[in-house]
Amino acid sequence: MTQHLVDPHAPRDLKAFIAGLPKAELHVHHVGSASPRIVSELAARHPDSKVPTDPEALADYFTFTDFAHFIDVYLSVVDLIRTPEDVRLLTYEVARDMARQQVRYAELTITPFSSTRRGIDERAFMDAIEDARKAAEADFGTVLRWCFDIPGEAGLQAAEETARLATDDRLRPEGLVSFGLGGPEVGVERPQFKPYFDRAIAAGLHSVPHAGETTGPQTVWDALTHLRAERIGHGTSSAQDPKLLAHLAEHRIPLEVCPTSNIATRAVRTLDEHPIKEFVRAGVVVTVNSDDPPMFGTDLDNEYAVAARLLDLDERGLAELAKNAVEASFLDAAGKARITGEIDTYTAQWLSR
Ligand SMILES: O=C(O)c1cccc(C(=O)CC[C@H]2O[C@@H](n3cnc4c(=O)[nH]cnc43)[C@H](O)[C@@H]2O)c1
Ligand SMILES: [Zn+2]
Repeated sequence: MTQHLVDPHAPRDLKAFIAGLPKAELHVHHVGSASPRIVSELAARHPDSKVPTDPEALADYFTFTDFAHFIDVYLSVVDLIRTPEDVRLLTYEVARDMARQQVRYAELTITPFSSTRRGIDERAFMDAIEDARKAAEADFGTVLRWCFDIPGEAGLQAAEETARLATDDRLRPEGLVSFGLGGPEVGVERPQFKPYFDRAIAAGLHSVPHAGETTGPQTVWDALTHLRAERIGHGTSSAQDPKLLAHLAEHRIPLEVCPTSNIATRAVRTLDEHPIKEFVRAGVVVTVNSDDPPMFGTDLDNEYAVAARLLDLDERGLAELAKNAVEASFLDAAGKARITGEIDTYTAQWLSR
């Protein structure tokens, strides 16, 4: 069965507005951003892979029965990235795809453990992402920053390795701004990762774990209490706990909401049941993100269109949503002011047409 997740309801004019709107993306995975074009190029380099290259077959391959199935497929794409040149190609080409959607700034979640354990030299890995980051900024104008995440299910050895790669001054890449925790949540308790987050925070990194994507609100509380989360990846189940919503709103802890992802992994049944509206109603800062866009048959523009429908937003509302992401980002003040200014100018020009 082929996935058709692109929102067919968005009015054409609003779609055009979104397409030109300068945007920031705060929750998007490195390997999960490999488009069919990039997957084909990598698969041609490594023809023994089981990942299909034909776009139709790839759409079927990217149809998931549940979250565990999604992770299995995700790891098969990870297996396509075997050399520093693969890492560079993926990173640079992902930035090209972002620039096409007017993404001015993105915090890309990278799992260095998955690459180093597959034999990529750690120094060469860091050089590859940094080289791609600089080239992408020069060639496309898209500013990239990194979040290094622990693949939680891989255990504390993965946590130790990720913390080491993120905090060792000889290795730590210039673009690294934050530290995360990804993968399945069931049976992967957040508190056990406290020492690794403590080290990352002491080294100046921001804390942005996934929480409440596939488990209940207690996981979000744990991420706040033990991992000192400054933003929450997904946080979907927060809607089940009014005290948690009030806490997130009062402390201005933004949620990185990824609506289509939640449907694709079956964390939420339908878009109309997505709790994004409850978050906004409770005063929580909401940002909209694409997570693993080609795998979920979406892109950031489509996530904005979905949000516009679910939250009943017009152009001004969409501009506010885009500014939420800029404000919640770890960009410096001058960078934030630049993109916010661009959003305001673009919106004013659009509305005075
Ligand atoms: O790389 C390994 O060898 C390995 C061994 C055991 C477990 C894992 C993982 O669980 C990797 C998970 C992988 O998934 C990424 N990801 C992408 N999208 C999401 C999401 O929506 N929620 C949680 N994780 C996600 C994550 O960044 C990890 O890289 C790996
Ligand atoms: Zn994610």
